[in-house]
Amino acid sequence: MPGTVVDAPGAGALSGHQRTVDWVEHPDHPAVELIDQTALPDVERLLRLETVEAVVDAIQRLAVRGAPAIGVAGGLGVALAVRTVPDPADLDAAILALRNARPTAVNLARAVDRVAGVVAAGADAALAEALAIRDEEIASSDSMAAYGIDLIGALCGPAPRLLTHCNTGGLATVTGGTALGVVFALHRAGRLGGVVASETRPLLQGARLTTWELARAGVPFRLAVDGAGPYLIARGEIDAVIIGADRICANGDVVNKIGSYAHALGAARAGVPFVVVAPESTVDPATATGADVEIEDRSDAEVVGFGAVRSAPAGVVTANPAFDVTPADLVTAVVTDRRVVRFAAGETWDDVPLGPLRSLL
Ligand SMILES: CSC[C@@H](O)[C@@H](O)C(=O)COP(=O)(O)O
Repeated sequence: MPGTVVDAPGAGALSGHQRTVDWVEHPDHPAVELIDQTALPDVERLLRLETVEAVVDAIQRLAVRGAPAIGVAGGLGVALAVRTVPDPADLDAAILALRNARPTAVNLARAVDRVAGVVAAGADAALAEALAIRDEEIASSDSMAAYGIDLIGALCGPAPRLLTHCNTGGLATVTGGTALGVVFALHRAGRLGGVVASETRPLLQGARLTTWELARAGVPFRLAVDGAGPYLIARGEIDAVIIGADRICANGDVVNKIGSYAHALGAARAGVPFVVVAPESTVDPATATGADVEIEDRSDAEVVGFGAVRSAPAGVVTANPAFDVTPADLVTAVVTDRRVVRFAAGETWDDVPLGPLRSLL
C-alpha cells in the first residue's frame, strides 16, 4: 500500500514545502500527506495516503520517520481511520496497527492513544486532537532551538563545532527539528563553528537526509562515516555531540538511533559534552530505564547492502538493532521544549519543573 505520489518528483520539487507530514482535506478523500523520505535526497516527492494501511506501511518503510514525525503521522492516521473505517471492530484493529507500526519511539503509541481517546466524540474531535499534536510539535521545535542555543553557548562558547547523528531536522519532526533545529538556530545567529553529520548506517538518515536539510538551509557541513565520529572527537575537532531521542526514560537513559552510544562513549572519553534534544512528547516517565524499552530489530536486507546493491555475501546473517541505549551517566544534559535537565550535574526530571515554551522568532 505505497500511497499515491502527488507531486511531480525531482530535485527541487519540494522547494517551499514546509511540513514533513500533514492532513489534506478533499471532500471525498481526506488523507495524510507526507514527504517521501525513502526517495531523498535525489527525488523530492509527496505521498498521499488515503488508507490506514498506507499510513502503517509508510511508518514501517521509514517513508516518514523520526520520533515526533511518526507520532504526528500516527495521530493523523487515527483521524483518517475514523473517517474511513466504519466497522467498530475494524476501527479498533486499525488503531492498534498504527500503534504497533514501530515499537521504540514513545511518540507513536502516545499520539495514537491520545487521538484514540477522543474517537468516541466523533471524527471532528479526532481530527482536532491530531492537528493539535501536529501544532504542538511545530511549537516544540522552536522552543527546543531557543533552549538549545543557550545551553550550547554556555557549554561550548561562541562558535561550537558540533557532531550530530541520524536525522533530527524538520524531516524528523514537522518543521524545525530537535538537535538539528539547534544547529540551524546557531547558524542563523552566526554562532556555528561547524557541523559534522554522521552517515548513520544502515539506512543513511545522516548521509541522505541531514545533508539534504543542511544544504537546503545553506549550512556548511562535513559528512563522516559513523566509525569516524569518536576519533574526530578524540582529535579535538568536535566541541559537543548533539543528538535527538526516540524515548528518554525516567532515569535519563536515552534511546536513539544505533550509533548514538558509541558517540557518547567517545564524547565521555574526550570530556566533550553529549547533549540530547527532544520534546517532552519523547520523555517517558513510565519507563524506568533503557533496559525496559523494546528496541526495534530490522531486516537483514538493510545491512547486507545499500539499496539494491549487495555488499555482503549472499545469505549472511545480520544483527540489526535500529536503536541503542545511552546510559544517563554519559548524558551531559537533555534539552526539551520546556526545560534543560543537566544529568551530568546530578539533576533529575524532578529537580527541573516544566518551564514555558520559548521562541527565537
Ligand atoms: C527527532 S529525531 C530523534 C530520533 O527520532 C532520531 O534520532 C532517530 O533515531 C530516528 O530513527 P528512525 O529509525 O529514522 O525513525
